[in-house]
Amino acid sequence: MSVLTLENVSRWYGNVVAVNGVSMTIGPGVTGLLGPNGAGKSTLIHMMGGFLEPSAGSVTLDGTPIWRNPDVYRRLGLVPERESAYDFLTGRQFILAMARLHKLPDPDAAARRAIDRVEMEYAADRQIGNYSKGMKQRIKMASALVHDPPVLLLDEPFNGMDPRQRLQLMDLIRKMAAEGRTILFSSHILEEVERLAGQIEVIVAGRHAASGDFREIRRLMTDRPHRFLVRSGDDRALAAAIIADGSARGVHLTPKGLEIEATDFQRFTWLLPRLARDAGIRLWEVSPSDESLESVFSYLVAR
Ligand SMILES: Nc1ncnc2c1ncn2[C@@H]1O[C@H](COP(=O)(O)OP(=O)(O)OP(=O)(O)O)[C@@H](O)[C@H]1O
Repeated sequence: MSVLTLENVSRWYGNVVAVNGVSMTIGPGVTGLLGPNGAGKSTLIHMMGGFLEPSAGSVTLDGTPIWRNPDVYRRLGLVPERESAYDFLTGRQFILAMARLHKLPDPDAAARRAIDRVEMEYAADRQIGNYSKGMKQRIKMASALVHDPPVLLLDEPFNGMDPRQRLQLMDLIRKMAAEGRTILFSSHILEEVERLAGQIEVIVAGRHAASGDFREIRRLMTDRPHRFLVRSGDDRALAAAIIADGSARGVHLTPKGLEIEATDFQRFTWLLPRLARDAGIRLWEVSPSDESLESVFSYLVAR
């Protein structure tokens, strides 16, 4: 069993603090590292992959520090976010080169196995530069798998993929997890993480903001106060009805419409049309005014 442990890990670049006092444990199965752009996901993944030294704290695999430890590198595979710089090589040449770098006893057989694993045999002799986004992602995956590591780290693996490629990759990741691997992937899309990850770690502005299964994370994200902008046939009367009902924390009449802060998202969206109907008021528009992922995340960090 392979367990990654981060204890109070920080990483700064000059005076930019990219990761700030993060502690987490990542065990077998699929874990999703969720956070907005710039949250520090790549920095964390690079520290777990042994590519970057933590400025403070410790990152270990089964108790052994990862940084500058080639024995541990053999047990890790990392798929970086950026595209491969080896566009001039064929897929097979690239994977073979990786197998040789790892000094595997039979590089040809290992390369064949890895290419087979990601179902790229049919295109293995074409140049990487001519691959589609999904194919590039799969060949990168093969390069991380060539030494059959028990731990796989994937940085934004679904970026730029079409829905079919996304499903294929999800399938592959699930299969590899079912074999007992410890897999961590980063994403800024909650739905993606929900579909694949048993465990979710949320990172915002370099800090560990939340941890749990998708139900817990979804609940944290929907149980916060929600702001809506509502326009109706009679905003003033609707405001009075909402205040009388007591289902909102704040109601403000503005030139754009009613700004409402609801404490219970589900109850409010159920209740609002009924309140309007009972008061004989026509609803024109109900739009969430703080639904961006950034605001959801900032709510999580502020807790
Ligand atoms: N080499 C570097 N030098 C200086 N600052 C850096 C460097 N790498 C990352 N940063 C900064 O550290 C912070 C975290 O970056 P990081 O790439 O880890 O985030 P991320 O969550 O992976 O975001 P993205 O998905 O956009 O890559 C950002 O503010 C970024 O600008």
